[in-house]
Formats: sequence, structure tokens, C-alpha cells
Amino acid sequence: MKKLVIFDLDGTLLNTIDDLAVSTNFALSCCGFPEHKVSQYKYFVGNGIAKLFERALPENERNEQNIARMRMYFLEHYTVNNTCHTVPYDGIPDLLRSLADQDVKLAVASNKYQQGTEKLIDYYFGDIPFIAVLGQREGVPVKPDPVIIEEILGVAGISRDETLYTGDSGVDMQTAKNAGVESVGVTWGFRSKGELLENGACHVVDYPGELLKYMSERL
Ligand SMILES: O=C(O)COP(=O)(O)O
Repeated sequence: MKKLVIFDLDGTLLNTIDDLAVSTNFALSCCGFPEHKVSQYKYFVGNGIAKLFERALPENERNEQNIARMRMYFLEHYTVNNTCHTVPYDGIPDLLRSLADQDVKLAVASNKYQQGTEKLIDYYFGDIPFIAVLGQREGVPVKPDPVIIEEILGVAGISRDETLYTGDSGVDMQTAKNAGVESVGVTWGFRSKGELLENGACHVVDYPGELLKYMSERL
């Protein structure tokens, strides 16, 4: 029986890629560096914003000072422009609502910085009763470290066996494995089915409706 579903945010609940790309390109251009195509950002996102900046910077410019400058310009732009193009994936609001109606506990575990994670969840899913909305926080290791999952299990009072973790990247599948939790990889996000399987996805789904069916067989 599954009683808790933990969701990744970027590429799983929300398609955030355009806003992330626009704000990172803004920061790159403020720093005098070349921009990237939106499609490239699908491979830059997933390990938190410091890693996003490192990957976006030219190879010989990847240093602490440039990452700090990128962070400043990015946050200035993204803080006010993070809901311009971002949308929930088709079927996600219905999936969350149906799970909540069936008394399944819901939580978010993201590598996006905490304030951004909370703002987007509140803006797009304000009516969904998430028991925990956790992003990247100072001093807490990012996914694939399992600490974020362990924190959510503690808040929920639910065991590993009763938990499902859902995400769109190899990092997400590794996180679930490291936490000893069953994983479902989703193919509507930023990464390929191959990446999900290579990183130990227990199951892979192509539509939110499939996840709902999978869950209803396990309630
Ligand atoms: O900000 C990121 O790197 C991605 O965050 P995610 O963990 O929600 O995919």
C-alpha cells in the first residue's frame, strides 16, 4: 500500500524550462558570456542553481566568482519572472487532486532553492494540501543525497515501503534508490527514458494518468 507520493518539481510537476532558460541567459548576458538554446537547458537543470550556472558558463570561466555573479543576476530576474512561461504538465493538477481525495499524502522534494520552490507550488498548486514542500537549503546536501526524502518521511510519519518517489531525471532515480524508496520515472520532463532506466527507475510512465492508475492498484 502506498500512502505518500513525493514529487520532484522542475520537469515533473511544472514545465519550468523556458523561464529558467530566459533568466539564466539574462545572467549570462549581464556577465558578458554567450547564451544557450532552451533545449540545452534541459541538461543543465537538475542539480540546483549553482550547478546550472557552472554548466551554462564557458568552460574556462567556471569559477566561484562568476557563479556568484550569475546567481545575483539570475535571482534578480527569475524572482519576478518565474511564472511567465511556466505551466503545470497536462494532467498534473487532476493527478494531485485525485491522490489528495484518496487520502494519499503528497510532498515536494526539489533541488530548486527553497524560496523559489515554495513560490511556484503556492502559485500553481495553492489548493493542494502538500504535507511538505522542500527545496534546496543552505547546509543541506542536494539530491541525489537522500536526506530530503528522509526529512519528508519523518514529517509524514510514513514508512519507506509505503512511499513512492516520482521524478524526471537520473538524479531523481538515484535519490529514491539512495533513500530505499520505490521510484517512478516520468518521460514528459527534461530527460530521456534511457536516463531514467540507467539510473535504476523501478517503473517508467508516459502520462500522469498512468501514475494515477499505478497508484490506484496500490492503495
Ligand atoms: O533547480 C534544479 O536544478 C531542478 O530542481 P528539481 O529537483 O525540481 O528538478
